[in-house]
Parts: sequence; C-alpha cells; structure tokens
Amino acid sequence: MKQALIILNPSSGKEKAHTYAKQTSRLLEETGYTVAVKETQKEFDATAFSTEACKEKIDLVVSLGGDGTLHETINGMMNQPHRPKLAVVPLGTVNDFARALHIPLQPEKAINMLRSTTTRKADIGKINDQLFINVVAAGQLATSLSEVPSEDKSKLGFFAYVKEGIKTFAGDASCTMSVEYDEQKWEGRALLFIAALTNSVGGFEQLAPAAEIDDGYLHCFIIKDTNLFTTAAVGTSLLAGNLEHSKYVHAFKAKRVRVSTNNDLTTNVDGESGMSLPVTIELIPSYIDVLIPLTK
Ligand SMILES: Nc1ncnc2c1ncn2[C@@H]1O[C@H](COP(=O)(O)OP(=O)(O)OP(=O)(O)O)[C@@H](O)[C@H]1O
Repeated sequence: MKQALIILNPSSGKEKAHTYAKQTSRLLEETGYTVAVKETQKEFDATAFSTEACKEKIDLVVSLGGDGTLHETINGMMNQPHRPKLAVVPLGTVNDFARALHIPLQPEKAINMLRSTTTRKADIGKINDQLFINVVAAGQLATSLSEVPSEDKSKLGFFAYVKEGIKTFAGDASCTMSVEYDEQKWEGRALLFIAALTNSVGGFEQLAPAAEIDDGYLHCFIIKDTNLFTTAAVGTSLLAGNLEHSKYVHAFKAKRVRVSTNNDLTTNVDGESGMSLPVTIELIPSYIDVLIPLTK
C-alpha cells in the first residue's frame, strides 16, 4: 500500500487547520494511501519530518501550511536519494508556490483536487547550501522587506512590500553590487537584486509573468540605482508586468548567479531573512514531482 505523510503547521490555517488535516487524511485513504499526520511545533520541525519521510521511502508528503512550511519541507529532502512526491494544501496568506502551480488557493478545493491529479516536475533553487522554492532578494531594500510585519502581509499582500520599500528611500538605499551569471558579469550601483523561480512573488503575479516553475531558469532582475522619481517608473513597469523592459532594470535569465557587494547585507530567501552576501544561487531543474490538478 502507498504511504503518505501529512506535515501540518497548526499555526497556519487558524482554527480550521486540524479539520483540513482530517479531510486530507480521509481523502488520501479513499485513494489508497495509509496516512500519518505529524504536527510542527516550531521552526525546522517540517524539515526533520520531511527528511524522515525520505529515509522511510514514503510515497507522498503533503505540506499543510504556508510557504514557510513548504520551504522547510523541501529543505528536508535535500541530498536524499529518495524524494517523495509532494502535495500542497495552502494555508498561508500568500502561497506563491501554489499560485505558480495553479493549485487551488482555497484549502477545501486543494484537498478535493487530490482526488484527481497529475504530476508536474518543479525546478528548485539553491542558495549556498540551502534550497528555496520561490525567490531570493538582495540589497538594502531586501533587508527592509525581511522586516515587513506579518500583520501588514496579511492585510496588504504585495503592497506591504511596496510600503516598506518606499520607507527605505528615506535613507541611501543603493549599494555597489557585482552579479556574475553564466559567462557574464554586471557591476554597478543597485537597489535590489531578485532571482525568482516562478511568476508569483509575495502574491503578486506580474514580477516575471513568463516564468514557469519548470522552465529551467532563474529569472533575475537588478533594479539599478534610482531616485524616488525613477522608482515610480520601475513601479509602473512592475504593475504592468513589463519589468524586464524598464531602462532602470537589468533583466536576465540564468542557471547560476553569484551576487556580492561591498556592504554587509543579508538576503531575503522565500520572504524570510536569509544568509549574508556573497551568495551563489543555482537552479536545480525538475527537482520535485508535485501533484497538480488534472485538467481535461
Ligand atoms: N506550531 C507552530 N506554531 C507557531 N509557529 C510554527 C509552528 N510550527 C511551525 N511554525 C513556524 O511557522 C513558520 C511560518 O509558517 P508558514 O509560512 O507555513 O505559515 P504562515 O505564516 O501562516 O504563512 P504565510 O507566511 O504565508 O503567512 C514556519 O516557518 C515555522 O518555522
């Protein structure tokens, strides 16, 4: 019999988290799985549960939580010879990974989807020795974005980041950045570096509209040193889904990028504060099989 593990973050999904876990469990049993549920209590529990699932050669891991739980779950699969298939029931406020894979954002619908699925191979990113599922950002602006209060994230979504970004312009927000990618190099004053795996970042689906989770590329943007006026132009291009054509932006696709700076800056990885620069970012193609809706 096939085996599934549900990794539940009870703090996302609020009071309905346990109900969703029961519904998921019942549905998977109906489709022929034996199911175990493990609840996270703190940071990195999902990583540990996921590593165990790999070692036990479990067939399917279901992440019931937000992007943070998913980020930890995928990191638990790193360097494991057996990687279970992955299903996602999004309980967070943003759920970029589910958006990118067209998995329903309402938990009940995502659970029901499990009745009839197909798999899609998803690319994964690697920053130094850690995996990421969605985005890496670096620069003074990214450091400020790591500090966006979660209350604002729930209320304002992507615009919480815009709000924090505008505040950053009160100080000197740019730094000298060196970005080496594949066989090329960009150097100059920059406000922000972004490497995205999918079209959805912070719940906003226009950053890299053409990016697909399985296209084999990191979609990178360097927002050059700007003042408040030119930043408004960058903002307009962003909202129009046209960022790559802005003259204030250096946009490129790459499989491997090295980012360094003369400042002491930390990155933002999947929306959380990450490691300090310099960093090496790589694309790992077709890393994981994700269950997605079967479309006829
Ligand atoms: N029982 C728990 N109580 C509180 N925090 C937990 C618990 N279990 C795990 N966590 C931590 O909660 C973090 C955030 O979880 P996650 O992103 O999945 O949910 P969320 O915050 O509801 O989603 P979003 O970030 O989209 O708002 C995880 O990275 C994990 O470290």
